[in-house]
Amino acid sequence: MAAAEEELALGFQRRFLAARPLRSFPWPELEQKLKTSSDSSLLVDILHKTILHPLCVKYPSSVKYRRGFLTELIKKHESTTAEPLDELYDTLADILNKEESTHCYKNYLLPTGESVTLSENVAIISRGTTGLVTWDAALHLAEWAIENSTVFSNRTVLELGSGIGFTGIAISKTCNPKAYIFSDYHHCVLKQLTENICLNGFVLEPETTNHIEMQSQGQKVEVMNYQKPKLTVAELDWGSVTEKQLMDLQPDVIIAADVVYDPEITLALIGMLQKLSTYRADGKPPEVYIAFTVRNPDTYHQFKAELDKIGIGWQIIPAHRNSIFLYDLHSNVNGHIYFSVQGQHSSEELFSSQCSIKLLCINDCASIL
Ligand SMILES: C[S@@+](CC[C@H](N)C(=O)[O-])C[C@H]1O[C@@H](n2cnc3c(N)ncnc32)[C@H](O)[C@@H]1O
Repeated sequence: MAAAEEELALGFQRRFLAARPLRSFPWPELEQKLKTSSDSSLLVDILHKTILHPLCVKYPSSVKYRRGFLTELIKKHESTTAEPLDELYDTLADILNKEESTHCYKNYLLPTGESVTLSENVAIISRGTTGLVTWDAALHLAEWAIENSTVFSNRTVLELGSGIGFTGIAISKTCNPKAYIFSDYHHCVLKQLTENICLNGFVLEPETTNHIEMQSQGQKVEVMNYQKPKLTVAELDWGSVTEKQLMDLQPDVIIAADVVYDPEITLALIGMLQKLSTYRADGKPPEVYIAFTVRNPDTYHQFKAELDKIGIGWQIIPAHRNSIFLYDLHSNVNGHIYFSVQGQHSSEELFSSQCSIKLLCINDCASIL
């Protein structure tokens, strides 16, 4: 197969395994190639790199997604003069026999050749939480982390509002952190998060960890401590975090994705960042990186205003390439933003060290600022 066709098939593979929206696939390029080719080898190759790929066979995307993709592929085939391709119809028949489920898998390919496999909910909001799916900001943040891995290398990273774990698992597999603390406050999310961490080869071995800590307001479960990075899952509610929990954390770097979407939540998050800076044993504030999608400019402006009010500065960090996880830059109202907060307060004891805040804009955020 020609290199261009191989590249096109790999483009389908990367998007399909991660269940990216079907409209984001390079369909026009495929149509073009099919017009000029006399056989169906490209379509067969795409079928084997997607629905019949061993990762998808073991960890399948939703029935609806596979059916939609295959229907589109068959349409493309039928628009050519090539002989009918039994394998396409057999695969469709097989999928039509499958039952829909509330859960599906997504397989995100990493540049290292590894993958992150997640069990996700098919609905974007379920069980009263937004935390059971992976949001585009999580993909943004992971991609930025992979391109800036020195920020995480050999450091203790705390993730706030981890959801089901994509960013942290990707960072743990690619950026060599010393320790990674996933956290969230929703019980269903914490359960799914723990399962996903284990699904990705991080083994839950309570008997070897001798560190399962229960607290009245929070629960911290050590997932593994026999290999690097040391991964933990912490139950952490920004609104009711205890002094003891904060003292235990001591992160060098704090990250969060898609946690700025509701003014009330935002205030709790800022309070948490303030406290985390205060509780550093060495007095040095942690670096903070937050990725988010600006859905409502008012929420975004309010977030910055609240930061300004308490003396946490902020700064935009330039956009990075979007070539690994291929998130959709145009699916949301205004785009995606990353920013980094290194907190301090100019006069109070809260933040006695240097203040420097950075915002990382992925999309056209100049218009929002
Ligand atoms: C939109 S989801 C983002 C999940 C994940 N970071 C991602 O981008 O895919 C927001 C997450 O923040 C968590 N969250 C919201 N409020 C929280 C709070 N007060 N304390 C801890 N976590 C919170 C939710 O449980 C949810 O998992």
